[in-house]
Amino acid sequence: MQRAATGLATHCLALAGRAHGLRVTLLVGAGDNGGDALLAGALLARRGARVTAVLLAPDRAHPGGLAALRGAGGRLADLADAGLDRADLVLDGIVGIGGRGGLRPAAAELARAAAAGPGLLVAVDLPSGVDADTGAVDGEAFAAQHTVTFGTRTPGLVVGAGRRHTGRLHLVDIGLGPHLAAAATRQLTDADAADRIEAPSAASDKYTQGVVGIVAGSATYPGAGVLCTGAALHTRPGLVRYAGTAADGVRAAWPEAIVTAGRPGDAGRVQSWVVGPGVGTDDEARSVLAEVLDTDLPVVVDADALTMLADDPDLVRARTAPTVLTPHDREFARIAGDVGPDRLAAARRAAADLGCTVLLKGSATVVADADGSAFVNGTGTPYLATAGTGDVLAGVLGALLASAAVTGLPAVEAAAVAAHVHGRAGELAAARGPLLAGDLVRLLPETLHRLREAPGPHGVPAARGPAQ
Ligand SMILES: NC(=O)C1=CN([C@@H]2O[C@H](COP(=O)(O)OP(=O)(O)OC[C@H]3O[C@@H](n4cnc5c(N)ncnc54)[C@H](OP(=O)(O)O)[C@@H]3O)[C@@H](O)[C@H]2O)[C@@H](O)CC1
Ligand SMILES: Nc1ncnc2c1ncn2[C@@H]1O[C@H](COP(=O)(O)OP(=O)(O)O)[C@@H](O)[C@H]1O
Ligand SMILES: [K+]
Repeated sequence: MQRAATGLATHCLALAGRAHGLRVTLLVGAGDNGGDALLAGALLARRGARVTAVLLAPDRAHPGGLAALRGAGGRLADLADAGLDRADLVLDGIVGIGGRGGLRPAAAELARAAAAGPGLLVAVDLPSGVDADTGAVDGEAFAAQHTVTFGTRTPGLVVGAGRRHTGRLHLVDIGLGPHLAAAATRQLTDADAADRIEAPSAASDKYTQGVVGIVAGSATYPGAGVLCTGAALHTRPGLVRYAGTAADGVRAAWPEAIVTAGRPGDAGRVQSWVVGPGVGTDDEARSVLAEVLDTDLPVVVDADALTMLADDPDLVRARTAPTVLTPHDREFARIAGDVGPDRLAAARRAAADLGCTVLLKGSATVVADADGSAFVNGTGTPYLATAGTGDVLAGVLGALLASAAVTGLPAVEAAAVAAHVHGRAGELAAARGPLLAGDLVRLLPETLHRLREAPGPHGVPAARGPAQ
């Protein structure tokens, strides 16, 4: 705890810019989260801050933390005299990962008063009121501008409403080890993603890295075909085939692709299919979807294909090859009912029901497999909320699934890697302002290069160029 408190105090000092004369209010619950706040408050008081602690459960406040604060000259105050209207800094130690259910009334009132006051709002470990496992907020929660968290990123900090209450996230290493990696829900690092993207070797040819087939776009929406095919090409499997009614546009944009205006069966052999972006939902589109799902190959089902699937979900239940569904919230609602506040549970539920991998898109994308294993994506930018970026994601994922058919990477991991890469491409594209979906396509090779250069667990790049 001392390590956590020291890290917390150090971050507070950096955020506030000074300690001397700083007016700090600690909101303290009865658990260790309150203890962390008290210990950090004591450290700030020793540096000259004027620290006031408000105890929600005075009889049960962390004894060591209380003694430390008193010893450092901090004072206690009633709820009514919390000083939130004049604090420079508010530390939320009401409740951390031990919280259950919505904030209780007294705690909710403090959270509200803190938000109305002038102080910088810093949550200890997790904004109080946010469910650590799911990010769901039942009622009110502390609206942190910064969250200093210990050891690892709990899913609740990066997904659902929790993400909006977390503000900027600061990680303090307290030597817990990667406990997310051991839990059922994981988050990939750059090195994890790079490890899962096979580079071509001296023995490779264009067929041995996985060939992806794209069924996307139409006369009405040719752009979806162009973006999806471009994304697959730039993720660099050996070969990309295209079959569909946007053939002319795709051919003109990407001479590297092998294009047919016919049906999927006319395209030639592939190791994975992407079906859906911009294909429409007419009878022809339905029959093409059925043809693709009838293969024994991995399939990404996106966009219009999801809408059509809603009418006949047994089409995917019957499959034995990997199927990855990539809905946003409205598409999800069509196939599996409302997402609700617990996005991970919703994705897991749909995955188990349909026997698929579900990649639920959003500001924090989650990926769940039928067996309950899940990933929370940690990359991306709100600038990705622009038309066509989903088509790009589908193309990246199709390419990764085609190579997964060769390398044996599980579909759920391919989906998590695709979301990670897509988010990093978005961050790169948005570095200089708003992005267009086409920017992502162009920046995919640079994104992949950067991932491969990212430090791995031992400080060396995760992957060093093509294997020899
Ligand atoms: N784990 C580790 O390795 C490390 C953990 N560390 C720290 O410990 C924290 C976890 O501590 P914890 O387990 O003591 O639980 P915690 O979050 O303080 O909650 C318990 C208190 O909350 C209350 N409460 C519950 N629900 C509530 C609600 N809805 N609304 C209002 N109150 C509610 C509950 O009340 P009760 O139900 O008992 O009346 C009880 O008072 C963790 O987040 C991190 O800061 C670090 O120091 C480093 C290593
Ligand atoms: N606010 C946001 N922050 C981060 N990423 C977002 C946000 N909104 C959308 N995205 C991402 O942008 C993409 C949008 O996909 P989608 O809705 O299918 O768009 P389209 O159908 O126009 O291609 C998804 O990858 C999604 O996760
Ligand atoms: K907290």
